Amino acid sequence: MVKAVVLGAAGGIGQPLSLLCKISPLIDELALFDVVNTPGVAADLSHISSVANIGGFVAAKGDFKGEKPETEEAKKQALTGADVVIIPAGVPRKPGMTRDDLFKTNAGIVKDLIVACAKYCPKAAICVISNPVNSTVPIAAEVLKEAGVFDPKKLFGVTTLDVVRAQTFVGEITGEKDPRKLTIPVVGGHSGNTIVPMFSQAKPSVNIPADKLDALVNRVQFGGDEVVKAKDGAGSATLSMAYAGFRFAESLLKAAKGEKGIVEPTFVYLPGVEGGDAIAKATGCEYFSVPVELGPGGAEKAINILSSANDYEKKLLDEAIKGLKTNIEAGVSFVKNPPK
Ligand SMILES: NC(=O)C1=CN([C@@H]2O[C@H](COP(=O)(O)OP(=O)(O)OC[C@H]3O[C@@H](n4cnc5c(N)ncnc54)[C@H](O)[C@@H]3O)[C@@H](O)[C@H]2O)C=CC1
Ligand SMILES: O=C([O-])CC(=O)C(=O)O
Repeated sequence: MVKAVVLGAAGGIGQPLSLLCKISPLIDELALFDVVNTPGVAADLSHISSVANIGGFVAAKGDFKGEKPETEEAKKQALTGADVVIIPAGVPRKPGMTRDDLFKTNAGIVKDLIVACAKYCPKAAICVISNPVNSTVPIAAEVLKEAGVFDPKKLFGVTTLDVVRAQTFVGEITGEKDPRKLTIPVVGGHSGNTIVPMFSQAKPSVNIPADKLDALVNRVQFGGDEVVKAKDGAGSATLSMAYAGFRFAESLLKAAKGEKGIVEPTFVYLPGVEGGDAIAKATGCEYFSVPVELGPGGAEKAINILSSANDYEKKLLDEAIKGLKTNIEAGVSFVKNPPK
């Protein structure tokens, strides 16, 4: 029996992500939680003739702080018994905003939801999609540490959309008809120049013409802005993110079932993952997205490809590290020294 939970399930990402979970043969039970509209989303999905049973759990409308008893009960019902929790709860960007501008609202939302995860499903794998990922993952880790249930092998910042974009955009340049065949590691964090695509480590190797490299790197780093601009006030990437979030969750579930050789870049707490210490020392960052070998216990091994960076990528990494340190510190201190 595998139970998956989507927190923020009625949103732009949450709905298509829940659809993908509902039709996945890897998921037997699916719980949807949001502060609005989950009964409708759940009723709709429940008519699909697939394996997963479905339950919708809604908190009282407008109760964003989770203070009402019925909110707590809904979280409890949704999360109890969860194997994997996927979190796209929180506000998205509008044109002109950075992901860091979302911190003010989303930091508290993620903190509250992780408090509930610590209470009701302390052993679940937790996948954080809510932005700014560079800060919300440290927030989640600190909350889990405070609750005494932090397992760094089970906490993941979802950076898969950066990998998906890198595959797609490289495919457009090289003419690869099935970009999924390209393995392109994207490391660092998940915003602007903290995102570092490492084309030198692509498998099979790819040949990016020198005059196209800067623009390609920039497009991977700022792909999110492209969507925010095109949606013109109606939010940010939702459908491609649902695809990417499901792809990551599916990799976790396959690895949990014993499938070998599954590697996905993801933003993890390095000191808690085998092989991570060396990367933390080299970067000075405790959190970093690197290719991680997944297994039954979650993140089995962090793979250090940073030492293979070429000179161009080393410069990108230096920039990324500067931004990441500030973002990580903001997340840690949000929990350690909560705003009054
Ligand atoms: N990691 C990544 O690569 C990406 C992350 N994102 C982020 O994902 C988040 C969600 O984006 P969208 O789905 O487009 O936003 P949305 O506004 O369409 O949906 C968010 C959902 O979260 C719910 N929500 C708010 N507070 C909640 C709480 N305390 N508990 C449960 N649910 C709550 C809302 O009711 C809403 O249904 C944003 O922060 C966005 O920046 C978006 C794209 C890519
Ligand atoms: O750009 C945004 O705000 C949403 C996001 O994280 C992405 O699309 O990569």
